[in-house]
Parts: sequence; C-alpha cells; structure tokens
Amino acid sequence: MANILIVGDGAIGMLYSYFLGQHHPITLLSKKQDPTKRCYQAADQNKHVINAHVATLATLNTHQFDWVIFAVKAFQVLPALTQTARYLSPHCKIILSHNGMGNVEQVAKQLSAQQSLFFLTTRLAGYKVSAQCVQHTGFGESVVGACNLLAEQTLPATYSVLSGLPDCRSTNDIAKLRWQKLLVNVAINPLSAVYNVKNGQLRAPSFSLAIMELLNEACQVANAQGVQIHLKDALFNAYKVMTDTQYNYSSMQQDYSQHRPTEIASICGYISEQGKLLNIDTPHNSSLYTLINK
Ligand SMILES: NC(=O)C1=CN([C@@H]2O[C@H](COP(=O)(O)OP(=O)(O)OC[C@H]3O[C@@H](n4cnc5c(N)ncnc54)[C@H](OP(=O)(O)O)[C@@H]3O)[C@@H](O)[C@H]2O)C=CC1
Ligand SMILES: CC(C)(CO)C(=O)C(=O)O
Repeated sequence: MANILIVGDGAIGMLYSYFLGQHHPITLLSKKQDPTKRCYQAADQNKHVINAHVATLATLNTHQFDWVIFAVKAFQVLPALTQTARYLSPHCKIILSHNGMGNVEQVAKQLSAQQSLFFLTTRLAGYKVSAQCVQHTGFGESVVGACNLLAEQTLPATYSVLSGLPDCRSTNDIAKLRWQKLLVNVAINPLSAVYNVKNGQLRAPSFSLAIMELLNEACQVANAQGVQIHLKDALFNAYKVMTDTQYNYSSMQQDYSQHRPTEIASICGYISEQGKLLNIDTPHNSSLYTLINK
C-alpha cells in the first residue's frame, strides 16, 4: 500500500480520494479547517463516505509522503508545491493533474535528483454539490505518463498505485495526450466563457471560424514543438467533446461567470507565449488570453 497525499479537496481531488482510498491510506489536504469526512455521490445519487484523512497544513504531521497528487488548478500548483515540499520524501513520486500546460518544466526544476515527476490526465469529471461532497458526472479514462528520466523507470510502480482509478492506463507519450486535451480546452473553454454558453452551443456555425483559427494556431505550435497533430483531428476531437458534454458549462465558463481566477494563462496564454518563442503568430489565442485575463 502507498501512503498518498492528495493536495486539493476540489471535485477532482475528492474523486481521486474516493477511488484510491479503497486501496491506499489517503491524506486529503484542504485549505479549510474542516476535518469532517468528505463524501462521494455516485451517478445513481447514492452517497459514500470517502476513506481519507482530511488535513490542513497546520494539522499535517511531520510524516513524509512517498506519493503526492496535486489536484489543484494550474495556477495553484507552484504555490502548493512550495507549501508541501517539506512533507515530500527524498524519493517522492510527484503527480500533477490539471488542465493546461506550463507547470511541468517549472516543477521539475524544484525537485531533488531522486524525485520523479508524472502527469495524470483524466476524463473523470465532477462538481462539488457542497464543500464536503462531490457529484461524479464523467467516467472517461485516466492516463499517467513520465515527465522526467527517473519517472520513466518508476512508471510501472506509479501506474500500479493509480490503477484503482476507473479505466486507468499508462502511456509512454504523455506529451501528445496533454496536447490533445489542451486543444480541446483551447476550442471550448475561452469561447464558452466569453459568450456564456454551454459546450454544445459552440457547435453553432457562428463559432466555427473562431474555433478553426484558435486550433490552427495551436496545432502550428504543437507541430513546432515536435508533437504531430493535424488540424482536422483537433477539430474532430473538439466537436466530439462538445457533443459528449453538450449540456455542461466548461470550467472556465463557471470560473469567469463567478469572477474567480481562470486557467486561461495555461491554455490560450501558453499558446501565445510558445508562439512568441517559436516565431508563430497567434493573434486569436493572444486576444482571448488578454480579454479573459483582465
Ligand atoms: N472538475 C472536473 O470535472 C475536471 C477538472 N479538471 C481539472 O483538474 C484540476 C482540478 O479541478 P477541480 O477539482 O474542478 O478544481 P477546484 O478548484 O474545484 O479544486 C481545487 C481545490 O484545491 C484547493 N487548493 C488549491 N491550492 C491548495 C493548497 N495549496 N492546499 C490545499 N488545497 C488547495 C482549492 O481551494 P480554493 O478553491 O479555496 O483555492 C480547491 O478547493 C483543474 O485543472 C481542472 O481544470 C480536469 C478534468 C475534469
Ligand atoms: C473538456 C471540458 C471542456 C469539459 O467541460 C473541460 O475540460 C473543462 O470544462 O475544463
């Protein structure tokens, strides 16, 4: 059994805690001084107690963890790593899991030589019906891959620990998967936020030019980074997700409409920043980044 720290008691942190807590001791790190058990609500509305010890930084004991999953928003990863670094063992396996890009390189620089870094993408989905309870709404696969050399050696062990997640697998090419997910978010998240529409409404012809321009820029950046993705495949995937999640509001629509910080910097902002570095024009991603980041 692995002693796992899960940072962030949002929807994803609670879903991971529920499934992994059936096999491993879990400490779920929250910002809230609320030690009560968290709860998982299945699609059939049955409720289950999440088998995890809920802690805050103040109550986390000096024990060091060999596994940590950061289940926080992209812009919260670096502060969360700084806060928890002293609770991570010298051989800790560090797993990032969020939408968007940009953190892996910065986190890798802060690790010691024996700490391995992984990324976990997930199509699990949920939302918090209350501060203590997550409703499980999406059931797709979760995929883990190595992000540094040491992690390549320890990928089987990490996969084995995460295999309690539904439909979990490992991959030797996490970069391509992350790009595929990023392209879906580039197509859906900013437009759904600015126009205040559900994912399915973006299939209207009035959005098709904007979606194509955003994805065309993003595919050029991916290809220049050596990740081969064709625009037609990116469009196909994006429209498929719009259909599969047609009645949902994207996470960015929810954050933007409630005046909370969004993940735009790690989605359109990442395309814009990489475009500058690679000499690729990205006017459409850049202007949505500026608009939403105001
Ligand atoms: N929800 C979903 O269905 C899906 C989400 N994702 C992605 O997964 C990531 C997490 O999503 P989600 O769970 O919805 O996000 P949430 O914002 O709901 O959850 C993150 C939680 O972590 C808390 N947190 C942040 N920093 C710390 C810290 N240093 N210590 C302890 N707790 C911390 C936040 O508290 P506070 O809010 O007070 O800052 C918040 O409760 C995002 O990148 C999202 O885009 C991917 C697929 C599906
Ligand atoms: C896939 C999608 C667009 C589902 O809503 C998502 O990841 C998000 O909302 O952030």
